[in-house]
Amino acid sequence: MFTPSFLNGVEYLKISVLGCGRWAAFLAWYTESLGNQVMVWGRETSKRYQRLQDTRKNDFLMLPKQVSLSHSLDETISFGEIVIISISSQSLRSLGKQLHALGNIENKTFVLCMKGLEIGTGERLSRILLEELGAGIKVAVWVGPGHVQDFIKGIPNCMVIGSDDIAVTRQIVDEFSSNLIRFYYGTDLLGIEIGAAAKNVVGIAAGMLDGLQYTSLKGALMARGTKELSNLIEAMGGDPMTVYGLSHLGDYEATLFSLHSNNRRFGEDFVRGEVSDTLAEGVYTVEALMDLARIYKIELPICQAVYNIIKGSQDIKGELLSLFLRPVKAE
Ligand SMILES: NC(=O)C1=CN([C@@H]2O[C@H](COP(=O)(O)OP(=O)(O)OC[C@H]3O[C@@H](n4cnc5c(N)ncnc54)[C@H](OP(=O)(O)O)[C@@H]3O)[C@@H](O)[C@H]2O)C=CC1
Ligand SMILES: O=C(CO)COP(=O)(O)O
Repeated sequence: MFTPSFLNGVEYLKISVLGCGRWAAFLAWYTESLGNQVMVWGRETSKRYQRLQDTRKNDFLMLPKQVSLSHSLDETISFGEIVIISISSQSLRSLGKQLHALGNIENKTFVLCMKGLEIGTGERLSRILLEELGAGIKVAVWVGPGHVQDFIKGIPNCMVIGSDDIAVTRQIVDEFSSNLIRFYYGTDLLGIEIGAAAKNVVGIAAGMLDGLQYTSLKGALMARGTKELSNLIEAMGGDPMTVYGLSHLGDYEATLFSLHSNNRRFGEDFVRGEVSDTLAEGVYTVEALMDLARIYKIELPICQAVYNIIKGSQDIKGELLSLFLRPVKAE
């Protein structure tokens, strides 16, 4: 396995990783390989946690023995000065409530490594954490393209860190930059979070095109997907150009084309009548995007088509093709 090396030479840190799935385990592996002390939390009943504890392995990597594992949230939250969270997005609010009840969250920096929006509110993940933990906490998001399968082979990528506080953004970028991951400073947190979540919905659409053998329409999907999300971000008060950066367009290869993408695979399996059993965040995000479309009175045709199909439209091909055969209009 490749060993990344640290770029900046700042002091080593204690890091808590909340979550023990595909991405959380990678984040533990990665941050430990930069020389930090890392503790991973998983629920005691979690099969993923039990496997890591028994074998230190998952389907993708082996955790070094220096990474400690705990099923005590209290112990893990007390451990780190930086708290990385990577769980399924719809569960963030309940985890936030647990953390608030435990206390001991002052002076910590929270880094959300997840891509989603809350069903029912359309709320962004950083705002959910602030709502649950209090406005005084420091919170950043770490998103952009990257699959564990590529990283552990030493294939580098570029990612983005965003926060409402540039000092926090800079701190995280400095701590985690390496020859494996080059980070960019994100300045539009709203645009980054909406874009990162919504790329999974476009990924599902891409998988559906693959499943129908309409892969050549992915170019049009990319052009129209970015435009539709750019309109939404602008309506919400963000920068319409942010979707063209790493959080959204920059993640299209990893999601619309990569065989490693859970969201792309979900779409492909869905149109073939098969069920994929891995977490495809876009399935939930698309519902939240429908909430945002209503609130901001904006059309999201691609997201709407994915929503209709997942909710049982009988005309899958018609829903998708109608996106690209709409009346002629200026691009
Ligand atoms: N490039 C990037 O930035 C990438 C980002 N991601 C993002 O990371 C996030 C996690 O994805 P991934 O690791 O693939 O998903 P997995 O399904 O592999 O892991 C999800 C984890 O969430 C945990 N979880 C679910 N509900 C709760 C809860 N109520 N309380 C505590 N833990 C909970 C699960 O715990 P349990 O084991 O107990 O079920 C599991 O460990 C997603 O938002 C995804 O979009 C993923 C890959 C790459
Ligand atoms: O975010 C990711 C790649 O950047 C992971 O995408 P999937 O969840 O679709 O596998």
